[in-house]
Amino acid sequence: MPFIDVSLGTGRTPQQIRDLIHELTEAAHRAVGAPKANIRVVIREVEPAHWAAGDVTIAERNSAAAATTEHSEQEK
Ligand SMILES: O=C(O)/C=C/C=C(\O)C(=O)O
Repeated sequence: MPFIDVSLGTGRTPQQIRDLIHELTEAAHRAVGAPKANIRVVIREVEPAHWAAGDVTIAERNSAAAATTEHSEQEK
């Protein structure tokens, strides 16, 4: 019984989450031939402030990227 557990940052639409579940189910079915009814998918949405890499949260990384983009736009 394939069990697919995905964590991703919040902010996706319900349709994007639904599409992700569908695509993951299809991919597992194609790749390993498991019956679709046996393929479990769990999507966990994590607040960007609650997820970090190298002591930098996703929220901080996103803010820094936005500031860089804003700065670049102002220089044009
Ligand atoms: O870099 C990470 O560890 C996680 C990144 C998560 C995203 O980019 C996302 O949910 O879009």
